[in-house]
Amino acid sequence: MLIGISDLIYRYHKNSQPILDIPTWQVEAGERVFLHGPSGSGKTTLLNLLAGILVCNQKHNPGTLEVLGQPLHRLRPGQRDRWRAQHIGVVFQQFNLIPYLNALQNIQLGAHFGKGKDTKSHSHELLETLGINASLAEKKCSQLSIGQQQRVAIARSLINRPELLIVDEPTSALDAENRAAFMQLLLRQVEKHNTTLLFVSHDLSLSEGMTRVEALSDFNRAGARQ
Ligand SMILES: Nc1ncnc2c1ncn2[C@@H]1O[C@H](COP(=O)(O)OP(=O)(O)OP(=O)(O)O)[C@@H](O)[C@H]1O
Repeated sequence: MLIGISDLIYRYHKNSQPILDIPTWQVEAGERVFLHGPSGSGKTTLLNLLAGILVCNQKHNPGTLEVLGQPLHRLRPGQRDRWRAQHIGVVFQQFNLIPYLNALQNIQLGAHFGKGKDTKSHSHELLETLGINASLAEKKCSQLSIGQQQRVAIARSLINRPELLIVDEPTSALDAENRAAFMQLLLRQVEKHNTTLLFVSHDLSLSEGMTRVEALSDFNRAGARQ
């Protein structure tokens, strides 16, 4: 099992209503899961917990959340950041690229925190596969188009060959044609490396090619109360 959740309750403040109340949820290795739900239903919160960006304080937010068998709350913050860099790739809604660094430098920065294996040739290869040629790779990211920045963000998320790739709706700024091209590139990469994918969006038209399509409210009891 790649992701295992049981009896997870998450609230941002100790006296507030839970955003997530998940009795059980699992993802097996190799699945490509498309998770949808309305704005504000807790999708990003769940992704941040799975990436160890948010953690469950066991006193107020009990339950178990394991990725690759590792309960993330048991790691100290620095250990968690290293663990994430080695096992999980994340593409954020806003990409989070460093604007004054070029594509290659952004990717190398991601590689620095990871497993550190033959990253230079792998960076070039990934960028090439994702349609970023050598001259584009040397431009500052702030000078790239949104579609190009998105491809750099995918390359960065894959540089450490993560077992799990988490993608948080990064297509909203794109037109339909570019959205479809982005999805094709993404799926080709995860299939090639047999990466488990968790893709979150409200746009169900992006779910083609996924192995499981699920609404957060199907397994989140807090969603039923909202
Ligand atoms: N840091 C925070 N502190 C307190 N409440 C928060 C925080 N971040 C999010 N929330 C609240 O948690 C709920 C779920 O937010 P979340 O961002 O997880 O939803 P979402 O489904 O990803 O929405 P969207 O599709 O609009 O991105 C919302 O009601 C939001 O206001």
